[in-house]
Parts: sequence; C-alpha cells; structure tokens
Amino acid sequence: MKERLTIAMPKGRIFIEAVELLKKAGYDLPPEFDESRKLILDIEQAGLRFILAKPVDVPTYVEHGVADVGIAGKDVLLEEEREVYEVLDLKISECYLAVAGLPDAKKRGVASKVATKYPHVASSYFREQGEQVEIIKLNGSIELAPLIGLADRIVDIVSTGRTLKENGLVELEQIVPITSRLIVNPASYRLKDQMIDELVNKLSAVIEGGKGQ
Ligand SMILES: Nc1ncnc2c1ncn2[C@@H]1O[C@H](COP(=O)(O)OP(=O)(O)OP(=O)(O)O)[C@@H](O)[C@H]1O
Ligand SMILES: O=P(O)(O)OC[C@H]1O[C@H](OP(=O)(O)OP(=O)(O)O)[C@H](O)[C@@H]1O
Repeated sequence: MKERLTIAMPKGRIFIEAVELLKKAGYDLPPEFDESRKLILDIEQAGLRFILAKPVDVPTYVEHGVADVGIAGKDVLLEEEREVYEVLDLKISECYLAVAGLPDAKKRGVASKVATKYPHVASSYFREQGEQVEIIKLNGSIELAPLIGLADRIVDIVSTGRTLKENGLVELEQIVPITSRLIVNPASYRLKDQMIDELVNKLSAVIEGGKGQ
C-alpha cells in the first residue's frame, strides 16, 4: 500500500494562505477544499490526508503522531511548547505579539494585571523584564479587558493595528514577530522522511521564489 502523509491544517485565518501555498507548491487540491465542511479530506493520488483542526490544537495532533506534519502559528508554538520539530518558516499569516494598554497604562505601577490568550508567553516575557504581573487568561476580545477595568495591559496579536486603534489602546512593546511554521512529528520525520523532504523542498522553493516579489 502507498505510504500516506497526514497534514494537520489550521481552520480560520491561516487556512486560506496555507492552501494557496500548497497549490503553488504543486499540490493539486480539489475545489471542495475551499468550501467543504468535512474535517478529513483525502487526496488519494498524492497520498495526502488533510485534517482540519482549530489552530491551537494543530501541535497536539502532530505531537501525538495522528498527524505527521502540521501548520501552526509561531504564537501557538511558543505558547504550547509541544514536542514537535519546527522545520520551515512558511512566511504566511504575518503578525506580531505585543504588549498594549490604555495610553496611561505604564504609569499605573505595582500589582499590574495583564490579560491575554497567551499566559505562558506573557509570563515568560514579564519575568525576563523583571516585572511582576498578574496574568489573567482570556479566550478572545482581549482588547476589552483594559477598557472595562479587568486588566491594565494586554498581550495579544497585532496585525494591522486596527483593533487597538478603534478601542483607544496603544502598543507599548513588541514581543516577537509571528509567522506560520511547518511542524513535524519526530517519529514521522524518521519513518516518512522521503515524503516530508519532498513537501519541505516544494514549499521552500515557493517561499524562496516569492522573496523578491
Ligand atoms: N490579526 C490576527 N489575529 C489573530 N491571529 C492572527 C492574525 N494574523 C495572523 N494570525 C495568525 O492566525 C492564527 C489564528 O488564526 P484564527 O484567528 O483563525 O484562529 P483562532 O485564534 O483559534 O480563532 P478563533 O478562536 O476565533 O477560532 C494565530 O495563531 C496567528 O498565528
Ligand atoms: O491588528 P489587527 O489587524 O486589528 O488584528 C488583531 C486582532 O485580531 C485578533 O483577534 P480576532 O479577530 O482573532 O478575535 P478574537 O481573538 O477577539 O476572537 C487579535 O486577537 C486582535 O484582537
């Protein structure tokens, strides 16, 4: 039987750019890919199986080996710290993690509260800065926290800066630039090295080729 490679794809924002990248790399993805509500899609001739997961769960599927490879934002990889190899920067879904707050946030002083979807990244960052903060985990609408008095500052993704601006918040510090990465299960990397190398090489060619554009 032909060997099959299972790829964990993040639904949502990254999905469209990732599909475009795979198509440019020569993977003939059927039109149903863009429209389907199915969570498992097979491309028999190419020996590929795609599973569509919530972005934050992609490293979990790859760590457990039910997916051989996956596409995940660097933000998720930093937060989740899963046992996976990060093999390629796909240079898609660019954004960055930043500290933000109300314009007077820095003057607030001790017992500072920070709201975030990224408690691990945020606590490491403030520890490195030598600042003691209380981290409050939220799951979305992070910008609401300082407006409503739940926190003084937030750690969140910034892309266009529009969400901060429209809510009267300002960026205080940039933490780390973010792009999506190709991740690989360590055992799959040994057992399916040919298929994985082929995928990495084809994607690399597109990424390198796109640099000058
Ligand atoms: N403006 C942005 N806001 C959030 N994530 C972004 C942005 N731009 C790029 N990204 C990337 O996209 C990923 C999030 O994708 P998406 O918003 O679809 O998932 P999600 O946060 O799980 O969404 P939801 O919780 O609404 O399902 C992030 O991990 C990040 O790497
Ligand atoms: O700089 P911008 O281009 O405005 O993008 C950044 C915003 O987008 C994301 O939110 P998302 O739309 O994923 O909503 P949620 O996290 O609040 O669910 C992120 O958490 C910021 O709020």
